Amino acid sequence: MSLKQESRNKAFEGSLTKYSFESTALGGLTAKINVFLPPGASSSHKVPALYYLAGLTCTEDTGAQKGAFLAEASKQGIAVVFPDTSPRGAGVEGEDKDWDFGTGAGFYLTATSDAYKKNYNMYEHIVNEIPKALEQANLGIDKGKVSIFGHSMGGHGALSLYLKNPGHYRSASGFAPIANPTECQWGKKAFSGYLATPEEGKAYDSTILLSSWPQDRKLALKVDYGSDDQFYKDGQLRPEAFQEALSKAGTQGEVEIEKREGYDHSYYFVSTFASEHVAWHAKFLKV
Ligand SMILES: N[C@@H](CCC(=O)N[C@@H](CS)C(=O)NCC(=O)O)C(=O)O
Repeated sequence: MSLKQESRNKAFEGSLTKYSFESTALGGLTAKINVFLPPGASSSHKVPALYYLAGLTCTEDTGAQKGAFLAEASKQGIAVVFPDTSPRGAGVEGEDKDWDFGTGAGFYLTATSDAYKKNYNMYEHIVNEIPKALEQANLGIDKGKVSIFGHSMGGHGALSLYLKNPGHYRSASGFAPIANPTECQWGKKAFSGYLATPEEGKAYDSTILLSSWPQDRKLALKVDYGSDDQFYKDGQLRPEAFQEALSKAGTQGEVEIEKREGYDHSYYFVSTFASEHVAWHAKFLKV
């Protein structure tokens, strides 16, 4: 599994490089990732990494181009890894029919339904495969210092991957995350298509996962959402359910959930709070 460099751009005194590689997790399809390295990162000076998971209809380019994360990442000396949002070209019938399912909508899970299980394994791709590929390439990323954040479907990915793997990620944050997917239309559609039984979706629902977080481990979670976000108003995000589950779980740690007045679901919202999120993660990544 070797990385092939597709392009490289200097940015904020560091570099943004697009790589492709043959992904075993995605059934042998070609996967693409963007990797931002801050100035000075090298095999003899390894830096922490923040994974950014994008939302429905997005690619590995969306966060890199529109997220406004790179200036703060450069300042903090943190790498940012931008994976894609689904496998591309699996050839499953119906995967390109809707914008909220199939291509561009992998939901960061391990598919178990017959049609999707060969390729739709974004969970394995993000949690294990990409870190391994980056380690093999010896780019200067410290595999022991990793955090994760994301937007919308990617916010669901960030929170659920963090909660499913206590100790693996140091912190997780979401911009308008789909925080309770078993109870919203996007999540129900994804889980009924990708999973053999929709019941299995509970294992990817951050609101449900909170109750199994070990009591002796501190949480590091941050969530922002906009009061004028149409998808929030439509009940797709459900941050209140997440907040209620947090209070019930009673788990200690650093948790910030904020409703941002007047903001919508777009990258104007994401980029407004981008630096704040990167700086927040830096506190956990740089100790
Ligand atoms: N295409 C959808 C909207 C999808 C959407 O808003 N996707 C969000 C993530 S859930 C996004 O980030 N889109 C890309 C962008 O804004 O650049 C629609 O027609 O309503």
